Amino acid sequence: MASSGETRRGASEVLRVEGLTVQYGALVALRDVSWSVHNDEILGIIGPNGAGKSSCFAAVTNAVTHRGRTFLDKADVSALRTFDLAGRGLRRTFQQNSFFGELTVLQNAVSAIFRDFSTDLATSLFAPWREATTRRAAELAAAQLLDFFGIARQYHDQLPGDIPYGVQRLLSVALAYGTGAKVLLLDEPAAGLSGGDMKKLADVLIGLRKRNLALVVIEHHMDLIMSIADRIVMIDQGAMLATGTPVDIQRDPRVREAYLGRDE
Ligand SMILES: Nc1ncnc2c1ncn2[C@@H]1O[C@H](COP(=O)(O)OP(=O)(O)OP(=O)(O)O)[C@@H](O)[C@H]1O
Repeated sequence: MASSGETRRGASEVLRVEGLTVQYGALVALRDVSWSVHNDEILGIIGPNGAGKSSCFAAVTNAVTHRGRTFLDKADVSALRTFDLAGRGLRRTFQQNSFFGELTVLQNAVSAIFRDFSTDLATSLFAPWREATTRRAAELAAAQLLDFFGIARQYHDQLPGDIPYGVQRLLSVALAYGTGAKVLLLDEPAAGLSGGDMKKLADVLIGLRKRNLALVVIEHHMDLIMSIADRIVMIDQGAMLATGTPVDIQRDPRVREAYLGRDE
């Protein structure tokens, strides 16, 4: 793990966004926001409700009309579709859990793996014998994926709606990760979690960072984000208000003011 502010050997910039601006009709939800994230790094994005954090992810993944540019591994990917960005390893989760409710946890993980190897799947449709082999390999890989995310075997054959909420949150991150990602954008992964579940999530995110991933995490749980993030970007009313290490951010009077309300 790279500690805050430390110069990290071998780290390279994976994702950079420049001047992201999102407008919904007359409302400017995000204004000229720029940041970057390296591999082996967790960047936290914080800000009050309605600050523009989710709009920032929507712009990065080209899921909303916006201005500004996105660079993935130094290549300008601003014009790529969301699906193609995911194919290049830029993936996101949403505030709400998203899985196939009628498939088991393991089947959901298999789907994520097939999604990532969609070309192989298309080929396999024309060769049933190969399909069986591919499916067995995918089931094995899916079980390993779930293991890595700490999702116990007892849950693999259950429907996602029947497993504990904390495990559902981990499943959402696991499915976004699939066969691997370069950058994961996580929108409030700890929403609704507390205590032990939050600790498990923190351990998973730290484990992903150790796998050389770049993580960008929107989070309202300050204890969590301040303890795992290497750097923080604070957004308020659509604009970047402050950026720095968790220690810098916690000391910044503008951040306190934005959260606690402005004194009249
Ligand atoms: N599709 C949309 N159409 C119109 N306005 C929107 C849309 N999505 C978001 N907004 C508005 O844009 C602003 C920023 O919203 P956004 O969801 O990006 O904020 P946020 O920081 O993620 O908030 P929260 O922490 O509550 O999730 C808010 O005023 C919101 O009401």
